[in-house]
Amino acid sequence: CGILGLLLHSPTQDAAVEICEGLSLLQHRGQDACGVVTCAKGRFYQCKANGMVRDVFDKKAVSKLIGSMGIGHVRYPTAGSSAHSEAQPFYVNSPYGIVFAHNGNLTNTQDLKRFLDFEAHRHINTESDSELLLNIFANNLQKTGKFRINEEDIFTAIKDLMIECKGGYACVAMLAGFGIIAFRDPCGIRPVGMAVRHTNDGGNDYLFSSESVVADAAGFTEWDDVKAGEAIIITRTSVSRRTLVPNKTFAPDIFEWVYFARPDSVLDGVSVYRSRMAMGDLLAEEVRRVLDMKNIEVDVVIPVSTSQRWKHSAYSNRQVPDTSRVAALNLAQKLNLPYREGFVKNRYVDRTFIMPGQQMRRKNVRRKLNAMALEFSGKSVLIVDDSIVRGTTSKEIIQMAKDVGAVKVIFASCAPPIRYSNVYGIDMPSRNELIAYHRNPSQIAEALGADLVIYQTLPDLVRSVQQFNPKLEAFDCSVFTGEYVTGDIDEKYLEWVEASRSEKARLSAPVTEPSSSITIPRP
Ligand SMILES: O=S(=O)(O)CCN1CCN(CCS(=O)(=O)O)CC1
Repeated sequence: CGILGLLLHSPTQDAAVEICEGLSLLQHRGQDACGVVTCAKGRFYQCKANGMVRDVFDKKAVSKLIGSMGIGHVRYPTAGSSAHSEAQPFYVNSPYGIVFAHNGNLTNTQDLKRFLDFEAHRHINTESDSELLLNIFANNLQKTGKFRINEEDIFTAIKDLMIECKGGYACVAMLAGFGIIAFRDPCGIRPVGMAVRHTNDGGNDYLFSSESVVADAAGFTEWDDVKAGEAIIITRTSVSRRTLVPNKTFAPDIFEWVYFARPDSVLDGVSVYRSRMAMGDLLAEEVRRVLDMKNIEVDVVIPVSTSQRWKHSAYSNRQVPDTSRVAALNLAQKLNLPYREGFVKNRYVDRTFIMPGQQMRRKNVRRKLNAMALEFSGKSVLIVDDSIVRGTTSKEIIQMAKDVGAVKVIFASCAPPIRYSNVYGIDMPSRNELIAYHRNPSQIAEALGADLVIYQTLPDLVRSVQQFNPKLEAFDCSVFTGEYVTGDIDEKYLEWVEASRSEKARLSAPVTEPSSSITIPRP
């Protein structure tokens, strides 16, 4: 998911148009639903629905969203269902009127639900963990019992939330008539940052966003990441920020750089684009090592860009420089091999990877991509993609290459083998649907129909990001290692994740999470 917050200096200016423009630049982070809430004179104005930003927010819808501050969200289906009720931002009237948008996933939702029900008597109406987060925040704010609150009360409420809520979360919130707030989980797993725009009457507009690209496009500067465990409160008259819980391990999710974020964004001081070039450089060394060892020749390097995540984003009118292209070009240059765009993307076909069921996904790949015999026939080709997850798309792509005459197909992945569930907000299938689960690279090659599969090593993947900001000491690499940085994930929880994510479950009602032994620590 993508989150956004905007507070304009001039109270007479409306923020909605810029919030919608910003959301369209975050469209790649969620195409399932989107929503905006603005605030004018203490009242909220809301519009949210399933669909793409450009479809939900037509002129009429935007014109009703008055007010000079607001928040926005684009949603991407994780554990919850994709019904209307899941669209964000969420709203609670008490205390003070709060709206809230969240990117990430909580890993102790069962405990939180029970706490909110039995102790806080707050009814939760959806399966979304974002609604839980909001109600924990509201419940903590309620404890002040004050008629009007200040920054201190908000910091205290968020600090307690960070102790009670486990998992990955980047959030923006807005308090009616007060201001906007952003905060990031104690491990900093999901991204969010802020930027400022100096107005010509000497004031400042402020922006919160999942990615810096929104700031660049809207003329904001001084982009600065919200730190792990930090909260930032912006009102019309003040900006206050504070790290609320001791920095456990700052471990941003490395998948943001592998393919989730936009190449033109900078996350935690690292250009996504530069890191993908480095992934290509480092993967080239691994490819060279393996090809020499197996005495295999390669004639040409060909990238794959299978996803249509970019179709409705600002890139749609030109080729998206997505991971596989950026990395493949560097890899080809490093190996002194020709780089060819042998797969042509049909821009006007629905998104494959969100299609329900494998069959649709399989068939759909061929409608989306076409392999030009010119570049494959009679050749030993090295195909590069950002990662291999289920293997369904990759298998079809390899078959297409063979159908147009490739004599040898080597498949290279910019990411290591994915063997574990992602529990922090990037939607991965359950473990047994991951092609690398219980398989070694040669078994994976066989399953994909490739002559050889070459993976980026984990140290090289980490290096491709860390080299640009040595202050980043750790990343969430749980999908590769099974080590979950929040330290509270056990086998029981992973089984629940599988149950709620397996193909059949995805198409039916959500599954309730097992109650874990953890009880909410009384703050
Ligand atoms: O950045 S983009 O969104 O354009 C590409 C996203 N990327 C494409 C490749 N798939 C794995 C396909 S498969 O190996 O599971 O078949 C992971 C996601």
